[in-house]
Amino acid sequence: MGYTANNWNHLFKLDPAKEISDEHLDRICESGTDAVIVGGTDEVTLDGVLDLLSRIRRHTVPCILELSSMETITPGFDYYYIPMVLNSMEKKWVMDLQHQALKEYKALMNWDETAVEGYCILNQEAKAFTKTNCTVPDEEDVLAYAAMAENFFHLPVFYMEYSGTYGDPQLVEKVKNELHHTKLFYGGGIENSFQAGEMKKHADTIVVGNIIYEDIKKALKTVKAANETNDE
Ligand SMILES: CC(C)=CCC/C(C)=C/CC/C(C)=C/CC/C(C)=C/CC/C(C)=C/CC/C(C)=C/CC/C(C)=C/COP(=O)(O)OP(=O)(O)O
Ligand SMILES: O=P(O)(O)OC[C@@H](O)CO
Ligand SMILES: [Mg+2]
Repeated sequence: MGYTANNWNHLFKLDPAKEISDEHLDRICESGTDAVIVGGTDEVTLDGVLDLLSRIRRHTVPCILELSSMETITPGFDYYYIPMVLNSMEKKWVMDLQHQALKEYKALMNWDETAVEGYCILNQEAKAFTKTNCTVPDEEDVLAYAAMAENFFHLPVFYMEYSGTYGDPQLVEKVKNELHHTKLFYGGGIENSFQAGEMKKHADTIVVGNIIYEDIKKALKTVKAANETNDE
């Protein structure tokens, strides 16, 4: 596994389709977060991605591009995250787009800076759930997807994605107990220190997105909470 940055507690995810002021961006980059992800589901353009990249590059924080389309593949990031949506009903979102992209970019890729994420999308209201034609997984399904991510595909990351809503900490704990090598990412609806700590108790890494655009002060507090909470 070439994925070197695997001891991260906290990540911020910035959406290139949303506006953020320089002041807020600076505070995110200097917050003590382990890295900043650039990624989103809808209306993500190359211009939007490059704008964020150049602004984040004024800081030393590592910068990751999470790919959601062929159009936004671009050099210059420290790491690349490539989603596979395990609970999609269409093979396109599990491996066909990735296969297509590899035909074009394989020769340019550095696997040491690339991590494939096995996504399980649990919020049926999330844009990514609809876009990738997911089914709602029950507990048994989620645990089986986690086992599949680790033992079939040997993925570096299993991502419990509740984008836009706060998830179920007990399920996160159960999934964590299923994983021994694959890192568990939790993302969705984290809005305060308590929630950051509650999810970080079980997940290896928490990802904080939307609250950045709603309440920057609350967003910034999640960093300390994530770093003060030890895995159980
Ligand atoms: C020199 C050079 C060009 C270097 C780069 C080489 C490189 C790294 C090449 C990449 C090769 C490769 C295999 C690329 C894959 C490309 C691809 C199209 C993959 C498909 C990914 C996929 C399945 C996307 C589906 C949607 C999804 C899961 C998105 C993840 C992000 C997400 C869920 C964001 C949350 O959404 P948000 O918009 O915030 O939601 P809300 O608005 O509701 O909050
Ligand atoms: O935007 P929120 O709901 O914080 O979710 C974070 C991240 O998991 C989105 O991909
Ligand atoms: Mg979002």
